[in-house]
Amino acid sequence: MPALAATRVLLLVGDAISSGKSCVFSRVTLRYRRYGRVSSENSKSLTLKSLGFKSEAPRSDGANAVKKKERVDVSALAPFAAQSFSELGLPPLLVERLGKAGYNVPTDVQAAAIPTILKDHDVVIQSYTGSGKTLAYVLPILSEIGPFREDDEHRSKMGVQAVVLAPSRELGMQIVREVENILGPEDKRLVQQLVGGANKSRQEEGLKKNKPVMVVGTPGRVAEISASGKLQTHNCQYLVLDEVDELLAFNFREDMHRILEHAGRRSGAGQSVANSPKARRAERQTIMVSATIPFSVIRAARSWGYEPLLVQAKSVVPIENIPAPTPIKPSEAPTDSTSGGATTQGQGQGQGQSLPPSLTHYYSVTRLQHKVDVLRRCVHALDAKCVIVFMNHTKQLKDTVFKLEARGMKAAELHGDLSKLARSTILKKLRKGDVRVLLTNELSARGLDIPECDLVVNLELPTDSTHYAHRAGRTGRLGRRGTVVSICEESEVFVMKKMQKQLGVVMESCEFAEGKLSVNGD
Ligand SMILES: Nc1ncnc2c1ncn2[C@@H]1O[C@H](COP(=O)(O)OP(=O)(O)OP(=O)(O)O)[C@@H](O)[C@H]1O
Repeated sequence: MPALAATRVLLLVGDAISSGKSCVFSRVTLRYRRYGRVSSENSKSLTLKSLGFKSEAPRSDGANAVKKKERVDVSALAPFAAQSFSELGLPPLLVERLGKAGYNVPTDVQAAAIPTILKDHDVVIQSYTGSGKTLAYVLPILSEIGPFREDDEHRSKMGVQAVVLAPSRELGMQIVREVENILGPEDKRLVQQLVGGANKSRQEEGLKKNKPVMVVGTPGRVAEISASGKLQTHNCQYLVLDEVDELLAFNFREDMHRILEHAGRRSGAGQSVANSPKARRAERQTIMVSATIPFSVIRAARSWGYEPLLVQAKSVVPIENIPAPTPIKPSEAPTDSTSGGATTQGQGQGQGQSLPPSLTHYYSVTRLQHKVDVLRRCVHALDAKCVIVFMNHTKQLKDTVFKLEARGMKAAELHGDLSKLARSTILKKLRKGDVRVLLTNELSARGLDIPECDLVVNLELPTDSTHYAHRAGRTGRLGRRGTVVSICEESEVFVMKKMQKQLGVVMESCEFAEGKLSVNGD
């Protein structure tokens, strides 16, 4: 669904906000005036060279499809081996706050993304699950619009200056918590959550009373409040699409359209071309983020961004140089159940980049009626303390919770039928260890950060390798070890083999007997 649906949305939304040069100059002029860096160069086209990027020597192994002049060495701007946040150009006050919050060394993707965003580029950030992508965009944004600058230039600015969108309430709230943590108790009112399912009037009151500089929400609620006139996004400098491939799916189409149309469309700016979608897009910096970037996102970035860059853990590449995916041979064509495309296809990169290397993958074959029993044996054999089990159907999910509880295992369910409060209470219990096994569906597959999770189980297989990657990524976060076990029927083994190939990871066949995991030989 995501890749195909996203393509459809792009036709509807992307085309309406298509690329062009006339807007580009107003955008460049505006941004560089803001920083006072460029004067006479404003009228020239912005090039990577003019920003200090250098070309890098080509790789002799030919493994990388991107040619010599197309690769970018950002060592001057993005110290990939940065040992501290202060090396990345963040304000000292923010670095101090990060230290207090326990963040001392940037992750690879942060070291690449922070200086690049600070340089005002539109970016697509792609890096594996649990690699710290949230702070990779939150920190450069806060360093511009937050309370961390020593000059007062920006404090006087009114209104929302950053809109962050996430596809689920849980992910939205998680991002808010992360931003609040950085802002600290005195300034946490500067971020406002606008997620669906929560009290709308209270959110509107918060906007009025607290005058936040950043809002984080789900597309439906953000679009709704924006349409009512209670959220002004015209002055917004940053638009972040977290889990962008999901946000471009068909179900978000209308809300996304509205937000993309309005965010950063300064009133009074570019009147002469006011009806041009290009002019409307010109005023904001667009940041797209996901562990899985299908080519439809690359196309969207080209449409909506100005000279956008693809930022990965150790590379920054101009998006215009990323070739379209090569046609897939019929023998390799994905079936309905494995129509993946988990990272940027066409770059010569495997989809393995969407999964952390610290994960171990297994699958265990059994009959349908024995699946719950195998799940129980699997949890015991691996002595897992915090388990997330994915299923596709809510009814079966509820039955499984009942069966596990009946066998003395503390289990709980999390799905869309529950209220926002019930959902957050369950997640709190899981984090505290009051619940050992969480049975859930796709709702929890994206972005959910529960560092304690040491085992992910697919009790029903995901629909494709992209969904596998996000589900699997709930464990093994930020360098921790994690195990992923898929419990499947004999007739589904070919799906496992296909996903294994598409994701570029080893998935071993195993069994659970006498309290132990044993790997089956070939
Ligand atoms: N520099 C850092 N030092 C220590 N911890 C960090 C650092 N950066 C991020 N973290 C922590 O790492 C965890 C994972 O980060 P985050 O949720 O941003 O990952 P992600 O790449 O967005 O994952 P996903 O693709 O699943 O959404 C979080 O608990 C976050 O607080």
